[in-house]
Amino acid sequence: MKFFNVKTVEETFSLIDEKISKINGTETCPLKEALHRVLAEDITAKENVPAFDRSTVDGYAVFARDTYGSSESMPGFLTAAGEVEMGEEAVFPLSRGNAIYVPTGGMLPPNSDSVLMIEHCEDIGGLLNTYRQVAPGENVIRAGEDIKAGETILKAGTKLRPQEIGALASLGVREVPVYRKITAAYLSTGDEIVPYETESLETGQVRDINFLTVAGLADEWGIDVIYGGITADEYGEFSERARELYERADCLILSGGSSVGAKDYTTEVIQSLGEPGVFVHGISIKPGKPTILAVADGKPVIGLPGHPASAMIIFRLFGERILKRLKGEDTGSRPERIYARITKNIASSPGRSDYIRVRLTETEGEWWAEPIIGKSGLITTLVKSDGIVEINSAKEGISQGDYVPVILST
Ligand SMILES: Nc1nc2c(c(=O)[nH]1)N[C@H]1C(S)=C(S)[C@@H](COP(=O)(O)OP(=O)(O)OC[C@H]3O[C@@H](n4cnc5c(N)ncnc54)[C@H](O)[C@@H]3O)O[C@H]1N2
Ligand code: MOO
Repeated sequence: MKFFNVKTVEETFSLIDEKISKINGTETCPLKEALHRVLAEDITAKENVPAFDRSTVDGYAVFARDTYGSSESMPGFLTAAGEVEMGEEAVFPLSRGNAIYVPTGGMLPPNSDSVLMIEHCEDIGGLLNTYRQVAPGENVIRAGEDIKAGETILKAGTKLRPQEIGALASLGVREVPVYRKITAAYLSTGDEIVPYETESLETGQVRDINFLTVAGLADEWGIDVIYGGITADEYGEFSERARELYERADCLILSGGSSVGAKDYTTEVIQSLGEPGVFVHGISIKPGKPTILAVADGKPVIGLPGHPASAMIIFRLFGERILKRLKGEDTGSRPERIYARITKNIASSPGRSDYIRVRLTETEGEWWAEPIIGKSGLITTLVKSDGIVEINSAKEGISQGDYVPVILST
């Protein structure tokens, strides 16, 4: 009899970390095309950002101690001694008792240590009445306060989000060293599966959902997907198509045929692709127990369970980790999650990790997670949900009102 030798979710993650290493190959990419790419080298700042002391407000550059004691009822007095033009160097140093107008973002005159907002003073014919006191450094960004010259601002393995791209732009970096882009090939299996464009179905046929859900997730992770079509449950055709796709891509994703039925050839096909082959077949998880993970001659192969909700949840949990490692991305952080309170008691078996689809609602400032009950063959259970709640294997379930981690759908 066939059976699964199941691994826990935690064991599966450790096996992925042990077996999957980053692809070879780096390239230089123009900064404006580098979104979601992974840095292949540390980036060290060659200059300070900002390059000069700047005002964060529209106001008057002052010596802070010249404003001490100023208030609405007891204004102080300074001499308005000119202004700094935006984008120009502030050449004239500030003298005691004087104030120089500086626009937001403008350069601070030498000697000045703070800026008094225009709302808090009044220029009456060159005499500046000050209605507030400021502290040294108030309303000022110092040269190098954002980034210091010589500092390593980003480490190899960092995925470039818009904010990292912005920091690199501030330094004038025009191109970045990144790992080359990876390509995954995808193949659906099943005699009943037909292209999603099929207009009218014959009895027993099912449109291919998993290709588009998998390709959609991969796209969000910055990975190109080659669509390999659909193969029948026939070993010869299946293994030939799988090998051809495996050779064209950095990673192969198969959907369906992962279980232990008579026509489930996925394991055999994967084993034929290369050594060492399958390292996980069966995870103590619901949904997605029959998942297959393998490495064939250095390339990862992912065998997703056919049920559409299982395929998506498994790909989100383990596929993302595999592809990120392959991309050279640092996988130290876990998927983005928030805490919410569960609206119902949910039982689960200890030793198995359960992932419950939930819809999030906000009531009186708190997030509540309402389970969307339905079989893993139903794609709309994911359409109705905002995320999945993880009940880890140590738990026997969760009780109404418990705070639970929700992995958000992206
Ligand atoms: N005796 C057992 N049977 C099953 C077990 C088990 O442990 N013992 N596990 C069940 C679980 S859990 C799942 S999940 C499924 C996984 O099955 P397979 O990976 O072998 O997938 P298929 O049998 O090919 O398909 C399952 C189901 O999903 C539909 N499907 C498949 N591919 C697609 C696609 N690309 N788009 C849309 N729908 C798809 C397919 O038509 C089937 O209905 O095994 C259970 N069985
Ligand atoms: O993954 Mo299976 O979906 O638990 O039915």
